[in-house]
This record gives sequence, structure tokens and C-alpha cells, in this order.
Amino acid sequence: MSAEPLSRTETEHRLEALPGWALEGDRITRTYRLPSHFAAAALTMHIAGIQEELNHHSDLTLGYNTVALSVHTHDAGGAVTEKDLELATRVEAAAPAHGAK
Ligand SMILES: C[C@H](O)[C@H](O)[C@H]1CNC2=NC(N)=NC(=O)C2=N1
Repeated sequence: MSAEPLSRTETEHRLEALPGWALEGDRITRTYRLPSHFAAAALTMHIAGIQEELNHHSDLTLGYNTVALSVHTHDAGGAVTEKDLELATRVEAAAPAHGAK
């Protein structure tokens, strides 16, 4: 998968298909709200597994009942690439089963 930086315009267009995700500076971000702390911790571990599978890792923050992700591609000099969008897409597919909103 390409690690070429995406333009701001292209990134914003691609994020239209990822509701809740935003472009903040040079990263894409999302905060999920969960029904409990344990559900948030379980989603965190699920995301960790996806990130290991993709070998692509976000800054992942577990709160009381939230999970926040912030990610860009280090190998592209800290720009948003297809790898970040692939991670976001995989997490979007996994989150609902945990009760994430
Ligand atoms: C050596 C290892 O494959 C690289 O450091 C991987 C690990 N996880 C990564 N995560 C992110 N967000 N960006 C990267 O460029 C990256 N590279």
C-alpha cells in the first residue's frame, strides 16, 4: 500500500466516507464513546490487534468511556497516507460490535 502523502483536499474527500473522523493538522483523528470503561478497554485491545496486523499504529488513548485515535504515517514524514485511511476503515468496521458511537 502506498505511503505517499495525500493532499489536504484528497484527505478531506476520503474522510467523507469515514463519519466521525477529522483531519487535525497532519493527522486524522476519531474519538469513540463506549457504554462502559470495560467496553472501551476491549475496543482498545481490538484496535491494537488491527494495528499489529497492519503494522500501522496510532496514538491510542483510553479514557473513562472513550477511545481516541490520532494517526499519520511516520515513514512519510508525518503525513496522512493510504495506510492511515486503511486503519481508520478497519477500526470503523470493528467499533460498532463494542457498542461504540
Ligand atoms: C519498522 C516498522 O515497520 C515501522 O516503524 C512501522 C510501524 N508502525 C507505523 N505506524 C505509523 N503510524 N506510521 C509508520 O510509518 C509506521 N511504521
